[in-house]
Amino acid sequence: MDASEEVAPAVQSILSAARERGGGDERVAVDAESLPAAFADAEADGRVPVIAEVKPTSPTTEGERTDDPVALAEQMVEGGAAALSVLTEPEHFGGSPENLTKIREAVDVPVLRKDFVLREEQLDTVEADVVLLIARFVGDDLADLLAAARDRGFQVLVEVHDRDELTRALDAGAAVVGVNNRDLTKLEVDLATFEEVAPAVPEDVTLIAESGISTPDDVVRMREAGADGLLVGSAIMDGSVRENTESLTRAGSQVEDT
Ligand SMILES: O=C(O)c1ccccc1NCC(=O)[C@H](O)[C@H](O)COP(=O)(O)O
Repeated sequence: MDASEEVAPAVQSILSAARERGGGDERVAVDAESLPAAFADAEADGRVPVIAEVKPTSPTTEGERTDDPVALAEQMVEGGAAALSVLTEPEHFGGSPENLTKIREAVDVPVLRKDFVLREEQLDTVEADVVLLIARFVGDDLADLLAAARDRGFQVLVEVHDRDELTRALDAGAAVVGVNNRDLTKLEVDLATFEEVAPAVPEDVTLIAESGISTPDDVVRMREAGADGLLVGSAIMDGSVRENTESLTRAGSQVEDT
């Protein structure tokens, strides 16, 4: 699928860079930590299942966070994150596969590789517990890439933005679906996106709300709309990572406690 003409210039640039990137020299074989089990553990512990994202920068972020990514990841886990997402995209997000490897060695929660994978060999860049496939960008290759990722042992988060993409994800066999509240045509965020798509997601699919979740109220809103888990980057990376994570993983508990 050539989506380059339909998306924001920053995303066109991200896709051009992704097309140029190669893959690993050898096929990876992953022994993955279960994401649904990590969500269940968080719930049992009274925490909202949050995937906290190590996101040094992005096209919509001012500046770059240059702290040690492993230290940031450990603070996220201390703050109650059920899982982590680690940017491996270098040109626009300041990430790297090396960051992911070091973080995965240091923590005991599942780690999602956040990147713009377009071709099978790019799955072999680095081991992770979960890999992201963006329905819009992989187009008709979604089912083949999903199978190729599972053959390597990855769990797969299939990202969608509307009900048509959700249908394609489900037809391809997605078991974990993320609804991205960020519209990649304009880079605008609207939490109503999740509320529109979520009712069409079957019960047995693990459903994740992605992007634009900033406050405990946003967490409660996404949970009420059906999110099993939340993927949060910017709001956690801005300031004290441990405190920010804690305030989101504890969202709603004050209401329940009273
Ligand atoms: O975050 C961006 O600026 C961005 C720009 C262009 C394409 C993708 C982008 N983000 C990818 C993501 O999926 C987010 O990092 C993730 O959902 C967390 O979002 P947020 O909590 O809003 O940082």
